[in-house]
Amino acid sequence: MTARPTVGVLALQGDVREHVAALTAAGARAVLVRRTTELEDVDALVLPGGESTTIEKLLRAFGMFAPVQGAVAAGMPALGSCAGMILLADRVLDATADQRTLGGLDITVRRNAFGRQVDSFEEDLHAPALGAGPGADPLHAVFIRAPWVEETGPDVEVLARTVAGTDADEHEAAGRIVAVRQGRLLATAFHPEIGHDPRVHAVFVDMVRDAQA
Ligand SMILES: NC(=O)CC[C@H](N)C(=O)O
Repeated sequence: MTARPTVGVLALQGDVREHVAALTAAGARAVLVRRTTELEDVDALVLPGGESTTIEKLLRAFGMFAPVQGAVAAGMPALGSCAGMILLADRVLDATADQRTLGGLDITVRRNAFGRQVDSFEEDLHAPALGAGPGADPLHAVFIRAPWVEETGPDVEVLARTVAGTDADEHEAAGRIVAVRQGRLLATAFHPEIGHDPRVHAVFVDMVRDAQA
């Protein structure tokens, strides 16, 4: 029997409902996390897409910044998509003046990086570690004012890169790192919660199960 872990979705701002649906499809019990005490009831946490500076401000306003940072540092598995990837990154380029992150992932992300070319685009990605290897359908990835990863530390696995880039500037946007894993942290620059494809969430739920084993 496979365990059905309880995964919290940080529900301060962003596309919370989509993550709840994807987690449920991937075999987890999804619950909303809106206050610090609710962190105690979850095996893992999803940081949704939205606006990283807004989520950071709300985390501080509700006294959740240090507790969430502490939970991640203590080994709670976490999945961040888009704004969530920014929140998990140790370093951010093109950040707002006072922007801070929770950190945990030894990566440097550039905010709104593709936005210099075009705000949003979709692309089919090949990513064996995310269930989209040879013989499987590619992962249809939706990018919305997405960051890209500019640098990765030695313990970071690169799981996916952009292929063709965008029309406006194919070259700049091609070959960019858009999915990474380090230990119990998984992050994507795109939105795996959009599009009814639960493969990325399934990989995450497996990471949560491994963390419990
Ligand atoms: N779709 C998204 O999550 C966009 C992220 C946003 N550009 C940020 O900086 O937080």
